[in-house]
Amino acid sequence: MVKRMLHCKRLVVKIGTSSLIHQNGKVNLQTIDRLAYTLAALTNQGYELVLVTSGAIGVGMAKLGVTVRPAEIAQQQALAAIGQSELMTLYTQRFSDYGAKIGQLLLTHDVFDYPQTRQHVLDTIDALLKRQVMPIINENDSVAVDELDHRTTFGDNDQLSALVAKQIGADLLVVLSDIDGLYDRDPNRHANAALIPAITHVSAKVLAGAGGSSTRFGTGGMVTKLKAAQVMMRAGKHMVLTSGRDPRIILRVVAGESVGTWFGAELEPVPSEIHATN
Ligand SMILES: Nc1ncnc2c1ncn2[C@@H]1O[C@H](COP(=O)(O)OP(=O)(O)O)[C@@H](O)[C@H]1O
Ligand SMILES: N[C@@H](CCC(=O)OP(=O)(O)O)C(=O)O
Repeated sequence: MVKRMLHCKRLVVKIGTSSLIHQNGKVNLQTIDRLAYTLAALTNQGYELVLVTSGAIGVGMAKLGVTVRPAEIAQQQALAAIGQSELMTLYTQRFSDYGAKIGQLLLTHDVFDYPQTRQHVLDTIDALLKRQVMPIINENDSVAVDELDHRTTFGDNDQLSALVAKQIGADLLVVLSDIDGLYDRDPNRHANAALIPAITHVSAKVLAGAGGSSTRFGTGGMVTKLKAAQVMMRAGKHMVLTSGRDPRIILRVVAGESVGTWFGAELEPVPSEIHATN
């Protein structure tokens, strides 16, 4: 089944830690390179892109050779502080290889709770996009932990990406994960799980089939991805959940191909010239 985006101009792409870090704990340079290539190519085609990236803690662990994620919050925050700058260095190198410019925003939840700070962030994102600079966003892990009431944390980048996408009026959120879509039950635990190619409503049955993360690096699992999808669908927008193994798959998503799981109302095909690719 082929679906096509109508007037798809603004896109948010979210990539999870498990797509950025190999099973052996090393940074997946090929994925970062292909992500930079893809987003730079789409920027040149006129799309406005925002990248929400996880990976600060994972890259920090890789940098220090830490193999087990520490339980202590201060240790995780320290790893995030190390990994975030390393991650941005990698992105800066790869994006500049493709002639693309990037800027970093580290956010906490309370930024969106207050109209004034929310407006400042939205104005910053707008100003970056007007200059054809791609905002790269992560949670500000080194300050965002509030152990008492979690008021300042997003908890995960799936929901952060949906919130950002909604606030900036993005037409589409593409979530790149270690799994190629939503299944009727966790495919890492059930061999006969079946991929759901499209979904217009997150039913109780779908929610019941969604589990947590089964990887060493992922945090949200499918539950937070479904919450993100609900945010987009309630705003009348769309989300695609697909594999981050090769981020060039985003080119197929924006070309209207049916990959992964499409969340949102089904759309009529539109003339191909709107989606010209090169
Ligand atoms: N119904 C489901 N369909 C697909 N994946 C599921 C489902 N329920 C749980 N999962 C788990 O969610 C994982 C993806 O989430 P996560 O590990 O947090 O990845 P990421 O780091 O990309 O955010 C999958 O690897 C899978 O084990
Ligand atoms: N902000 C954290 C990642 C949080 C998160 O949601 O991770 P993931 O489930 O891999 O998308 C970091 O950069 O390590």
